[in-house]
Amino acid sequence: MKKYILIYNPVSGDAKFKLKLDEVVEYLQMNDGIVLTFRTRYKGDIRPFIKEAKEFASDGIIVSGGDGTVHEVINAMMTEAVDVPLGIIPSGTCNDFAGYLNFHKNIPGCLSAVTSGKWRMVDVGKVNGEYFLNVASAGLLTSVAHNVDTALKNTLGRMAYYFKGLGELPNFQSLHVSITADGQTFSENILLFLVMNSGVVGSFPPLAPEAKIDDGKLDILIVNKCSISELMGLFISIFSGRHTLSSHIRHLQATDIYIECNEPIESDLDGELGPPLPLAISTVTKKLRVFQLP
Ligand SMILES: Nc1ncnc2c1ncn2[C@@H]1O[C@H](COP(=O)(O)OP(=O)(O)OP(=O)(O)O)[C@@H](O)[C@H]1O
Repeated sequence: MKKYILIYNPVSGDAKFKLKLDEVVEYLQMNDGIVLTFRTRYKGDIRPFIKEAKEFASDGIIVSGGDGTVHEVINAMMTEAVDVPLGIIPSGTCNDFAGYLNFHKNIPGCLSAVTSGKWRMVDVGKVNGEYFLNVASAGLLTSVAHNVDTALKNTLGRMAYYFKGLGELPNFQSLHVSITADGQTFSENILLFLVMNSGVVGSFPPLAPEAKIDDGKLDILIVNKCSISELMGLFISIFSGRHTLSSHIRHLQATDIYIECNEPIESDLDGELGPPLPLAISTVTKKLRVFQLP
């Protein structure tokens, strides 16, 4: 019999995953598994649980939530040196990392990856001592995910992010940043930057189509200062995949990145509030095991 841990966030996305717990337990039992369940209650309660649960000696940790909950789980696993494969049942608002791996809101589909026992190694990003799985960012629109009210997210879903983002546009001032990527330094006036592992952010089509989660590199996308109408044009070009050709975009790949800004700004890691700049970012190559769809 295999032993699994299930960590679920009861308020992620439309807050309906909790109604499907019986389906999860039944699926695992039917496939020779038993599960220890943890319901998150507040930010920061996953790490103490993962520490306590070490003696359960699980064969895998399954997380149900959005990118923020997955973020907290992988940070707890890294910090507590828990090296078991991770399964994901997306139940958040965007679920960017899960979507990249083709995990959708289909419980038997996601659990079939877990019970197949097959996993792959993926890279993890590290920033100022904290880890991220999908994206580290700062600037325009990047604080939207961690500033939107939970009740609004539960009812409006992604639209809550988009409405909040639109409200930021008129008053946003550009940022003067200095970025060093694998030894190459440049200073620019920017609207935002994204340092991505999977290249999928905000439920948009891939922002860095060539990004891979196991290539040892992070993809940096910088949006330089431009007008609101030019920015709107950029958003539209994302849907045809032509945004990287724009003169307002700089795209590069690197393994070690240092980003500083002449004013105090906060970062966002996987949709959660991250450390303030400066950021020292690096790739931890093939650090995490993730259950793979058969
Ligand atoms: N019981 C709880 N009540 C309120 N907030 C919680 C609870 N458990 C966890 N949280 C908070 O939920 C946030 C994570 O939400 P999560 O990212 O999983 O969902 P989401 O924001 O809907 O999805 P996504 O990040 O994919 O857009 C974290 O900030 C965490 O602290």
